[in-house]
Amino acid sequence: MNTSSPRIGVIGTGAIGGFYGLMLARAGFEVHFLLRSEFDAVQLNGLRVDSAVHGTVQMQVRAYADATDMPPCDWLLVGAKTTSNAELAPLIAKVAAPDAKVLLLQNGLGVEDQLRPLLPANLHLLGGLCFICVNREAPGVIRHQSLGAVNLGYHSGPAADEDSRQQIVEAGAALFHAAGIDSQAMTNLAQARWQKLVWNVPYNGLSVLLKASTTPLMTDADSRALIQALMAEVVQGARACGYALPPGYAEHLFAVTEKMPDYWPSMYHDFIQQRPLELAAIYAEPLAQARAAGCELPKMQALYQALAFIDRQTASRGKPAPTM
Ligand SMILES: NC(=O)C1=CN([C@@H]2O[C@H](COP(=O)(O)OP(=O)(O)OC[C@H]3O[C@@H](n4cnc5c(N)ncnc54)[C@H](OP(=O)(O)O)[C@@H]3O)[C@@H](O)[C@H]2O)C=CC1
Ligand SMILES: CC(C)(CO)C(=O)C(=O)O
Repeated sequence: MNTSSPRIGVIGTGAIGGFYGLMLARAGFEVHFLLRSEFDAVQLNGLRVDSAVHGTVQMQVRAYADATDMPPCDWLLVGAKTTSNAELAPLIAKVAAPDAKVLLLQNGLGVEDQLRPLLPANLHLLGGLCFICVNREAPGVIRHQSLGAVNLGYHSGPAADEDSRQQIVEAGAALFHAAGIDSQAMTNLAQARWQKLVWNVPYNGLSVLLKASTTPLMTDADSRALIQALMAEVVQGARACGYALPPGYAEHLFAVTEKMPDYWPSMYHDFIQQRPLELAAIYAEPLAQARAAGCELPKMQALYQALAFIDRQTASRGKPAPTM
């Protein structure tokens, strides 16, 4: 591996992959972007981020429609939705340099556990929790509304001991720092993933179910109460699984959301675009882990069941009607 200037690959160049990849490219890193539906537009016009924090950033980038054309990369940032991980595993393995670090920039729980058996054992697997509001506005154009931090933790791989794991996580955080992005090296990835769920469980699901962005959700007394109750359940689930979240964490996220610009969570964009919802990672897995620890989370379970119905309706619309 090239330690002085690692080569970075972005697998899934959507809102998250496009934003962080472009910021790293702007900082001078060699970044290679794997695209699918937006390849032609990005090949022609490059990537653009319209950011309320960094202004407009536009650059021609190294774009690929086929992973086999990409050079071996030392760091692979996976910016696809968790629902695509299994299909992406062979592509990740192809693009990875020996000893590469694969970083899942995704929400949810259990995503590394699901991908690990599909990756070669020589690859390091890390998780990244992104505290950011970004969405795709047009092909190759990303809107960045606020925040930006990405917190990293080690999941599994050839690192022999805790010190070498932490060194890898700190090297990852240093890449983001060099690109002007706030980033912390976390010692406990599972705990960090539970913490992030305190936001995603209420807002992602309710945005789809109630067809409401954060401002109306934070204005109405009933939706506020529901958000607080769901947040409390996630904290309870985390505790049952052995992760005591910092005191006042849910209240802190609630207060942060009050100050955020009006925001449609990424699950709402998936719903509108008729894409699969990230229900396994954001709802099913935490519910299953909490239940295995003897903890039922009834409001979250009801939200999950309603979303699962919506997700199945969307999937069946994409299929030919059954013959009588
Ligand atoms: N958006 C946000 O503000 C935040 C998102 N997150 C999390 O980050 C993750 C990514 O979300 P987000 O960036 O919003 O998602 P997007 O839908 O914007 O991006 C996903 C990208 O992955 C690409 N992709 C999927 N499958 C493949 C494939 N087989 N080959 C090539 N490209 C592929 C998609 O291509 P195509 O265009 O063809 O579909 C798309 O460009 C999710 O887990 C989300 O929950 C976390 C914090 C904030
Ligand atoms: C909580 C938020 C909006 C920003 O931290 C986010 O990261 C998400 O949409 O998943």
